[in-house]
Amino acid sequence: MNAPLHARTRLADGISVANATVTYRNGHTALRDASFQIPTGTITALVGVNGSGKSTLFKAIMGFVRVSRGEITILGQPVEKALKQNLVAYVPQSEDVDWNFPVLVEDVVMMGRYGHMNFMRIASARDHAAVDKALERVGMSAMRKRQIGELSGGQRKRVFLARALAQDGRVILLDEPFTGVDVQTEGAIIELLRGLRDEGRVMLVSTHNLGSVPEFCDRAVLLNRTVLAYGPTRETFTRANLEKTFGGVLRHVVLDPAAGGGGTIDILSDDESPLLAQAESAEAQR
Ligand SMILES: Nc1ncnc2c1ncn2[C@@H]1O[C@H](COP(=O)(O)OP(=O)(O)OP(=O)(O)O)[C@@H](O)[C@H]1O
Repeated sequence: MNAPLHARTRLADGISVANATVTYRNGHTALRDASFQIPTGTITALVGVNGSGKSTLFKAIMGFVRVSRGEITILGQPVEKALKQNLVAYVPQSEDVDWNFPVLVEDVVMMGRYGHMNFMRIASARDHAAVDKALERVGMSAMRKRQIGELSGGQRKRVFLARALAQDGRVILLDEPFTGVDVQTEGAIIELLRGLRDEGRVMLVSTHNLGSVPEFCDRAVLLNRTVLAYGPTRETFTRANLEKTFGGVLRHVVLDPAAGGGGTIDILSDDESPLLAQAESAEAQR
């Protein structure tokens, strides 16, 4: 029988990436010498411009692409071993899913159990129970018999989150989970991630919603073909680091203090949810 989750993860590291380099077959090096560590029981944001290597990093952690140099370990184990043990669950970007594929919500969630089944893929009572629980946790039980193509953007995200929950992954990678979802769904997803953090899991979340990062991410990894900064969000998510990461792509708006009457508010924006930098500058002045 498996040990409780917290007992199994407590001693091992979360995700450790050491000098990882990924070069695609066409010779393009998407990641060079990338290094960072994430402990268990944390939510880490992965931010960077389009093409900075976020998806490549996810693929490397999932073993879909090999690192040509360096090393990645998951809960203290090499990627291949971690994958065999179903330690890593992945919530894909919506664009990476064929929504016309005729499959029911509950069948997508059951896919999370495949790694726990034998080669015949016959679901046990335990598999069914895990699917029921996962659907309930994301509030999608009532829609379990619906085709995935019939769902809204937010509902689709919930279904893939449920798949990750059914898998019971200790490490959960989320590729832009807030794109195309309303504020209420974003809040529900954040609440769910907080619950998973409290269970001792590790979450790495790629996002362009800079504004929500300080709200729910303990840590951040700033990427631009290598790791430019990583660590606690408070120390990492500074204007200087963000400007280095996003360069000209980052829009920097300073609201007129006279108009609001409440002092300067800086808005750093990578287009979606902007980061209000007022608190940071006030703190820096102390
Ligand atoms: N299979 C591939 N073969 C060759 N080059 C690739 C491949 N996949 C990605 N790349 C290139 O590697 C770089 C990083 O791509 P990646 O998809 O990791 O970026 P990203 O940060 O996830 O971008 P986005 O925010 O747009 O999702 C890009 O220049 C991309 O064109």
